[in-house]
Amino acid sequence: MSETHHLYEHTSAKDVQWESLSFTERAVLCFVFEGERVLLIHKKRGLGKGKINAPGGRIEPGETALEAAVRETQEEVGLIPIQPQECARLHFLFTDGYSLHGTVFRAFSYKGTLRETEEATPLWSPVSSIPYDRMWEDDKLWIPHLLEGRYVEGFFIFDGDTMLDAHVVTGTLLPPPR
Ligand SMILES: COc1nc(N)nc2c1ncn2[C@H]1C[C@H](O)[C@@H](COP(=O)(O)OP(=O)(O)OP(=O)(O)O)O1
Repeated sequence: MSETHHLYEHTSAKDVQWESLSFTERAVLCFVFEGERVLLIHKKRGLGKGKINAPGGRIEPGETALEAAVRETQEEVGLIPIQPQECARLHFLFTDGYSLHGTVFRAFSYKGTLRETEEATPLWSPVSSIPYDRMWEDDKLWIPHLLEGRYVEGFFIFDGDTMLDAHVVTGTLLPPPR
């Protein structure tokens, strides 16, 4: 175990200077809704392998977060979300010093055909029974706000898969889908 392994173990999420953090990676998540269902994936590789999450992944150089959300959703499950709308920002700090900034989008229509890929197995989950027990620990703290249509910001400290502390701030109601 490295000397820095427990760097942030006793730090509160409220005490981190998030605005001055130079994030190791920037990533996106995209929640596609169809009626009372939301599209999730069983992630087969990468960070969070084995967990249920929304489609998403790292932003590539020269790409906007919106472009990444559309590309990652198409690459992972074959669907192209139409007019995704930003609905959350997530900030993760891991005790080994790794940090991740996430921009979250929602979309209410899509093109394309759903398919399984090497990265993910897609599943439609009823909005009323999202499988939080199979997801990252932070998800149950902010996804309910997203489902209510509120912009949300989350600040989380993790040690591996274990969430040590969290701070969630809700914002304004987002305009309803057109
Ligand atoms: C720590 O808590 C997390 N919670 C949630 N909800 N989502 C998370 C968390 N940590 C990471 N993520 C998400 C953010 C990104 O969408 C992915 C990262 O995936 P990965 O590093 O595998 O990125 P890809 O671009 O998909 O990588 P490859 O295509 O090279 O496999 O996880």
